[in-house]
Amino acid sequence: MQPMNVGLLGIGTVGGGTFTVLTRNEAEITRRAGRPIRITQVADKNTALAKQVTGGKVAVTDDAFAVAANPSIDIVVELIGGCGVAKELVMQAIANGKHVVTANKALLAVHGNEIFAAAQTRGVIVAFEAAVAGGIPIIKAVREGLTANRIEWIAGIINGTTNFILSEMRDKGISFAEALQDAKRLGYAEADPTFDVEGIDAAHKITILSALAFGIPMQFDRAHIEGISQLEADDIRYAEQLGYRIKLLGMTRRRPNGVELRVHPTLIPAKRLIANVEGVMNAVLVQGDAVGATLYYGRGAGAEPTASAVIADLVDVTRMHTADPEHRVPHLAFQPSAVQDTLVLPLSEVETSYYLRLRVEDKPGVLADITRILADQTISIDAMIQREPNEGESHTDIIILTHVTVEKNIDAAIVKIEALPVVKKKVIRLRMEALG
Ligand SMILES: NC(=O)c1ccc[n+]([C@@H]2O[C@H](COP(=O)([O-])OP(=O)(O)OC[C@H]3O[C@@H](n4cnc5c(N)ncnc54)[C@H](O)[C@@H]3O)[C@@H](O)[C@H]2O)c1
Ligand SMILES: N[C@@H](CCO)C(=O)O
Ligand code: NA
Repeated sequence: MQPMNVGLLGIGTVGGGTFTVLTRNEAEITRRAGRPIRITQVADKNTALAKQVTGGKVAVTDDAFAVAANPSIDIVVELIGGCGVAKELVMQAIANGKHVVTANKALLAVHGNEIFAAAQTRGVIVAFEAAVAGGIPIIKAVREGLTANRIEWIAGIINGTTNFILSEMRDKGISFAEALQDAKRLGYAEADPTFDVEGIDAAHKITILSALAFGIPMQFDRAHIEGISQLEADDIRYAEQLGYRIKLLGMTRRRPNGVELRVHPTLIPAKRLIANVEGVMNAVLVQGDAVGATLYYGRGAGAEPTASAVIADLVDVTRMHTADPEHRVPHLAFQPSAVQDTLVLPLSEVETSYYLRLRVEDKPGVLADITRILADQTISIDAMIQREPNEGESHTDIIILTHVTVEKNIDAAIVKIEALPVVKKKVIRLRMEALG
């Protein structure tokens, strides 16, 4: 049977894993796909690496554009990363009538609207399971398994590096900087880990999930993004005492007047399954109106787990490429003509509950002043703890958990609280999600 010819662009971590798994499981994959799927050409600027990984069995070039233009290639797999040359290559491959498989969440979150429109016009498939939560088949689940549902919200631990760092901070009581060193030593964090620790990588992924869940365009530029680099070990400890874990959560929620799209450190009740996802593991929780909550757990990164998703896409394309485009699963779960340009709400309109930590002078009347300010903003208190001052200290910490309120009310209350002479530092504010 005629094989499906694949051109691989980039044979680093994920590209190498894809080559290895496709070779190792060739017979099984062929039985599923109906015909062999073969990598027939590899482009990597490091041709020595490409030759070493492929063992001289495949044509190697340093010119990725030559692969995107090669008439014998059916599917181009883009595993270079970033929004530079990768974007040009993907657009070229589409223009040349090739199907594309990519793991590049940055590219899709930022340029996805343009890329999917071009693919639609040209009648080719752009598949991207590996782009969100690596090996977890979350794209498949949201796009196909949950189509009966009106999806209400999606919450995800979708960056392994930061989840590892937070687990280390909690387990060992160490600082962010120390945990980041551990992540680097173990090879989890990138050489420049900014995209991971500042929440940008998670924001790329939740942007993609938001589009799939609600039938809206990619709106990465409107996402609210906060990472974990400012998080203090004290807050992880206080959260623990109150029965919560802090996770870097990607959150998107349908609201009557728009959608929420945000990434930030979040307190989650420790009893929730998702709160117990530790180390580099990922998990995504999807709330549908019919099915209720469904939870997806697994490896969000690494060579073979990510290759698992890349190859699943290769099999899908192999099975579907002869179908008329209108008989295929739509790229973004909704028919392109049904995508609705829905407003991403500004952060001030987000509704959630809050954790506040205040450094205050330890003297009478302080608590009364603070609770009055909260009441004036119609913020209701759910729980509160006050740390015993250490020997000789004149100040202490008060931690307040609120009921659900709107972010602008918290903003106004914090301004007033910080203006009190007894309040010694900026108020620490973290958001909370019940997820139940
Ligand atoms: N590493 C993971 O666990 C993981 C998980 C999910 C998604 N991804 C995504 O997969 C993609 C690849 O990530 P990776 O970790 O494999 O990266 P990597 O850095 O290990 O591999 C990239 C490869 O591309 C090659 N390359 C760079 N520029 C090139 C060019 N102009 N022409 C040809 N080759 C070029 C490099 O030499 C390298 O071998 C990225 O989009 C990343 O976000 C990675
Ligand atoms: N840097 C990402 C890789 C997977 O996208 C992570 O840590 O999850
Ligand atoms: Na995935």
